[in-house]
Amino acid sequence: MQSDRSSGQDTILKVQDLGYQNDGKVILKDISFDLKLGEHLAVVGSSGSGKSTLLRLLNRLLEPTQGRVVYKGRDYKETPPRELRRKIGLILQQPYLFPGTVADNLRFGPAQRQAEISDEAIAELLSNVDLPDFAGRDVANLSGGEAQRVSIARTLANSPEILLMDEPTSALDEESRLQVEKLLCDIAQRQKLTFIIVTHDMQQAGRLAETALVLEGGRVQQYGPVEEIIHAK
Ligand SMILES: Nc1ncnc2c1ncn2[C@@H]1O[C@H](COP(=O)(O)OP(=O)(O)OP(=O)(O)O)[C@@H](O)[C@H]1O
Repeated sequence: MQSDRSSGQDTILKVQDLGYQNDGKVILKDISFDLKLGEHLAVVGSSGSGKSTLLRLLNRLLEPTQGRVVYKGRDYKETPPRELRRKIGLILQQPYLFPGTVADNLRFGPAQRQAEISDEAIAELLSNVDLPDFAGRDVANLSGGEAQRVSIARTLANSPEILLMDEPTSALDEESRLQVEKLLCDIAQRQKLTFIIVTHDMQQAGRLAETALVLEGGRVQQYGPVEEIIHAK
């Protein structure tokens, strides 16, 4: 995906020497990178290298044991966790939807903060994920690709400033995977969304991101323009 890294965009997220230990085991150590507004960063690395842990630290589902994260110029701990998780939304590999209709799922996030979302806004969110006329559908009857697109729409209903995605297409078949990828590209360009995507697939990283961070054993092994990292592999 094209981006404009040379135009002096603002840094939205600054990750400084971030680390996480659990029960004396070092899971992540000395992770540092800057995320610019509108940037798309892929986090790649072998299984167990710490990719999911990094995403969980970035929206405070886990608390770092080392370093800090600066979100829009302030330590992210100054933002209440629920608000932070709205602004830094997380999409998981397996979409988790609440029982009910697609519209019920989209209304849930805004309702948590006493905000209402209109039928027109729901229709627009669904059209953004290529699911027009799905508002009244029971989520129990959705395909995996449709469910993942609803979960993307649900996250976008919270108007996040950064989207964190943990292998969002790895549970999908090839056709749905490409559909969701295309959708992410379209939304990112249309809404100038900043995102971090964890993926096992270096080719997918090349299609979706401009920068890549390679984790190995909980440490940064490489960090730079995605094409340089693909060629080095
Ligand atoms: N809360 C925890 N307590 C102890 N160990 C953990 C915890 N969370 C993760 N781990 C371990 O930390 C390491 C990194 O896990 P993580 O899930 O972040 O890796 P990953 O790169 O996302 O892996 P995968 O690609 O298989 O999803 C693994 O060895 C995992 O077993």
